[in-house]
Amino acid sequence: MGDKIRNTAAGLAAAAASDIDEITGHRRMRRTRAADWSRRLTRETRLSVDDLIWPIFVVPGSNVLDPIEAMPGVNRMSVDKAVEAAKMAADLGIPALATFPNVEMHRRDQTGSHALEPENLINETTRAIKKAVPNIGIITDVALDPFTDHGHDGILRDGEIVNDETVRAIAAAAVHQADAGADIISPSDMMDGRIGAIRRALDAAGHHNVSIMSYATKFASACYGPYREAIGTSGLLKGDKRTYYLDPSNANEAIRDAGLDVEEGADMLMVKPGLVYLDICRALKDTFGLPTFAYQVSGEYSMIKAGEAAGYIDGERIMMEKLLAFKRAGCDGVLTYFAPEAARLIAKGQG
Ligand SMILES: NCC(=O)CCC(=O)O
Repeated sequence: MGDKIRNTAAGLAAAAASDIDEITGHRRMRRTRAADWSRRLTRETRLSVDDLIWPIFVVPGSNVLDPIEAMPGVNRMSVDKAVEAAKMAADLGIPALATFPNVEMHRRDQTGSHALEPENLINETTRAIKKAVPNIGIITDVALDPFTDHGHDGILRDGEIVNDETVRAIAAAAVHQADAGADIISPSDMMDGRIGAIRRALDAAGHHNVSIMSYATKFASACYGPYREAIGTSGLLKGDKRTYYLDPSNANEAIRDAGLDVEEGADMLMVKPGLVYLDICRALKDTFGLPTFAYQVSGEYSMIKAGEAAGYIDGERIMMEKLLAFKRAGCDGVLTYFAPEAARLIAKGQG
């Protein structure tokens, strides 16, 4: 009787297996997923510390670590603290920092003129970090928004952000940034023709080896709110940036715009924000083949931190999964406020 049941059960199991084999044709996707060793062996995409760029915020003063309320765990730092942060980042193996200044309100004006001062905060930061930590890459943002009293990325005249005058200003600011030691100039303003103008200005000043990472496709996104608190522009901005940032609906236009940057001499491209625009990451990589980066922006950071603080999500796992998604979408690296956290996890083998 027992044998009979066993035979019947074995027979049913064999019949079921052969049914499934008939359906799958013996192709079993789960074989390689079955064990940790084979999952590791067949992994297609990996996140490494070499993929991380850490954006940091600098303020005037010394010994300042000023928490940014909307970005838990992120501080505005005075230059001395930024130097300490750069040392820590270098020790973690992070290849590069991207620096963003929050200057005093009395230095902001209609044209962002303080951006053109050789001794301004962003250039002071570059000089100090390059002196103390020469082997970390410095990427400087060359938009005017931290320096304008209206929070726009360009010069405002009669209600319009004027393109060509802005381009001339940021090309001049880029030369000062390169003079201070910036390795990569990263224009985030989305004015037309800025990449070519910056390239010509850098070359004329002898900075042939300074690269340009274009914020090639920067979308008019709702994800920048916490950043505006971080650099002190949220209370200043009148209107919005839709006359110069890309419309979130437009992928073809984004690719055409990035193509102009490539023609004008961009060395690297960036997509911003990141996660909502993974299709653009893939398209830029496949179309141009340049080193391509995603900026996981402040809102993307803060949403993970808020979800974690509320107990709704596992923040660490989501952070790593999202960073990996940029790599899978074709990016060579990610600008992320999580860089130190992610680097520590990767070092522990949890990446
Ligand atoms: N030009 C740099 C940014 O606009 C960053 C935006 C963000 O992190 O939200």
